[in-house]
Amino acid sequence: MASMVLRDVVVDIPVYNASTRSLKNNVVSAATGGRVVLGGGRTFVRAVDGLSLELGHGTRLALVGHNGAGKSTILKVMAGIYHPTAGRMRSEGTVASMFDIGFGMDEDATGWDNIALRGRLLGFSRREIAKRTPEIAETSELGRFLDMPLRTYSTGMATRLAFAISTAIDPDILLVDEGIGAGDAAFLERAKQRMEGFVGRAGLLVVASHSDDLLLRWCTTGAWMEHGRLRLLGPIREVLDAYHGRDRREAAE
Ligand SMILES: Nc1ncnc2c1ncn2[C@@H]1O[C@H](COP(=O)(O)OP(=O)(O)OP(=O)(O)O)[C@@H](O)[C@H]1O
Repeated sequence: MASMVLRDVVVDIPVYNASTRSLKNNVVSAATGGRVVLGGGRTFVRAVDGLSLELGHGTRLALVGHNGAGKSTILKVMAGIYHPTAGRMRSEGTVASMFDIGFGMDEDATGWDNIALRGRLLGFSRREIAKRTPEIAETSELGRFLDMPLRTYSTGMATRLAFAISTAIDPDILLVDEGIGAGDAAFLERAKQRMEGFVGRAGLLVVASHSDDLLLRWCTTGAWMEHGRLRLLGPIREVLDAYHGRDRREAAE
């Protein structure tokens, strides 16, 4: 069973070469981004500010909010890539993230070798990799290019391979950041179908996106983030309405 608990999570990201003078002028006025904090001769962005969430099996959560609201940072905490500066994150179940799909791939290795390499990183046994390799190869549609080193692939080709490998597992917890950019139109259509199945099988899903269509299709609950803080948690439709209602009010002011 998948579950995830965040308690008072704070993520501060230090900034080493910011102009302190201009930052001081921007601290209060910025409409986007996390809160810029100046203190003790240090400058940092408080990307997540005291977030608590309890997500049980079956949760399909959408993270919504303005640019820099903290959505991607939260996903990185959930994936274990970032450690909270304060607070705690605990999760149960295997986690797969769809925002670092090219991570762990080797430019000098062939497509086949990269399937094995990335498969190992995703936690597959050698036997599982061997079982899934034909399906991964077929999804990638790379044909003879799988015999060639990754450095000879175009960006879209490398993304196809990474996508085919990443969606070959069935994780308990799936974390998705929007815009996986899988390449040309025909592949995108097939990628969409494969992604739907992948999303449907996950026990717990968290998606960060600016696309209402996507969020309404995949998610049931919404979390509206603002300057790193949770502003509203509730049914997805209500959260999107409240979020856009605020946008409209701000535009009218
Ligand atoms: N590597 C970094 N160095 C400094 N600040 C960072 C870094 N990564 C994120 N931030 C800051 O953390 C805050 C939250 O960023 P994050 O990427 O989580 O926002 P987001 O909600 O995903 O935004 P978007 O919708 O634009 O993708 C922003 O103010 C951003 O400037």
